[in-house]
Amino acid sequence: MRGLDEHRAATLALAAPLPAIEVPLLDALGLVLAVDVTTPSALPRWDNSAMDGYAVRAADVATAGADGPVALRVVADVAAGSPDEPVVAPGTAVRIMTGAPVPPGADAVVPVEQTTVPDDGMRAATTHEPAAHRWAGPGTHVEVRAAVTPGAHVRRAGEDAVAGDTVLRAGDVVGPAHVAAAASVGRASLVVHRRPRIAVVSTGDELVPPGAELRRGQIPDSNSWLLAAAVRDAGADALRLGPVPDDADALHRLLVALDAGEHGTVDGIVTSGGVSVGAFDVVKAALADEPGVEFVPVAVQPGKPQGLGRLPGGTPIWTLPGNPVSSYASFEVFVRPAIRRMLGLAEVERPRTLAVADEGWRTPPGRAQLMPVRRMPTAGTPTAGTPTAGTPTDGAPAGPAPAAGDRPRVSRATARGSGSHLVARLALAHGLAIVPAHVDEVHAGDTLEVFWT
Ligand SMILES: Nc1nc2c(c(=O)[nH]1)N[C@H]1C(S)=C(S)[C@@H](COP(=O)(O)OP(=O)(O)OC[C@H]3O[C@@H](n4cnc5c(N)ncnc54)[C@H](O)[C@@H]3O)O[C@H]1N2
Ligand code: MOO
Repeated sequence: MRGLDEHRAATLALAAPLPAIEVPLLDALGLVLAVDVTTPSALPRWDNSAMDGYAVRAADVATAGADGPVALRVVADVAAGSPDEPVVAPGTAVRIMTGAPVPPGADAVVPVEQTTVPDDGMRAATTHEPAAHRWAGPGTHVEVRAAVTPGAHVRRAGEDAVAGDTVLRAGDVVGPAHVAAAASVGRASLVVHRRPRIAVVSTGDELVPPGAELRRGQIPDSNSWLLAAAVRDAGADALRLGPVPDDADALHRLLVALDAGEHGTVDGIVTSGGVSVGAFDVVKAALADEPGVEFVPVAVQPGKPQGLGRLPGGTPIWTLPGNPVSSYASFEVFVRPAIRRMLGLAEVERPRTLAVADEGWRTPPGRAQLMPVRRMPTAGTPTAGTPTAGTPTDGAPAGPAPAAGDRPRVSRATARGSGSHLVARLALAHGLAIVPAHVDEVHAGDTLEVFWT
């Protein structure tokens, strides 16, 4: 049997970052930047006001105080968006709004709350509470009731970035803040790795769509939904097909058509079912003569029977076992990282941490175990610093080690553990614990490596 890590490496080797394309800003959300974004100009572009108030010469109001206002003649207005450049000469002020360019001559802004207009000055002098929001318009006088230092309430040009600065880096995932940064440097589009489109094909004569009436022997197809959801959750688009009956020729025709682009762009195919040793194992039969596809047992539970490779047109294919928990766990460890690589991500693994087992269980000898686990609500107890139920199963970096006392406690998500048919309760799991192949039993209090889903 092939080891878990060896098979993970083989599946990852099928994937490479997809080509870069230019897309409108919002379409880039969740995708990975393929090139850096630089700003062609300074941000802010010019000195501008951080407050609604008056642009002044700080020296003019150096003596201003609550009880000793300095009167300035208001000569103009500058609202945000105004191209005007009225000069602030000594003894004058310009009414200015937040974001408007600071006019020539001014070197500070006095917020409106620190001013009065002459006819309410008396009230302010008595109460020390200037009447906020009373404005002195052009042609009238404003009384400044606080001194300001040069630069006060002025947002300097280039404070955020100077021309040529890199504001977004290749490899970053585009989120709302990236969209904002791109827009603010004048970009209406971004160059990102194309989003993968993954076909999901479930197989089995027993399968009917969810909600359809069931006769004895039939069950709802849950895997095509599970896998399509997992594909989307990984960041790709899903083309959900199936359930396809146990007809190897028909399935082969469908896979060939997908590989040939007859269903649109398909960057990978995931199938479920029909890969074990059964008399009707349709996926194995359909791909038996494909030289680029191999079927291998992997030393992992659930998820032992696996197939992978490339179809003649180059499309990667992962054939996952049909038991739902096996499909789920196999997707997590074998397919998701490959999709994440296609997206252009450098870090393709789920976050992992150490956790403390709240209970013990036996594990299959000679096979790694992927145990659906649930985080317990209680605080943890101190533990040692390395997994006591084995070591990490591959080179993926563990998350930052939390203080031992903070380590989460986990129990099996269902009392029946990692049984590969236990789909109804799978949603109780918060993650998968990876118990290494050499461990035959987990004891309560052991530390385990868990990746959180
Ligand atoms: N003699 C042996 N039998 C089995 C072995 C073995 O080594 N020797 N391995 C077992 C293991 S482990 C697994 S995992 C399964 C994998 O079998 P297949 O991939 O061929 O899957 P199927 O036989 O098609 O289905 C298995 C199980 O899952 C249900 N299923 C399938 N597809 C769906 C779906 N889309 N939605 C919901 N449920 C689905 C199916 O009805 C079966 O119950 O083989 C073991 N047997
Ligand atoms: O490998 Mo199977 O997936 O144990 O149920």
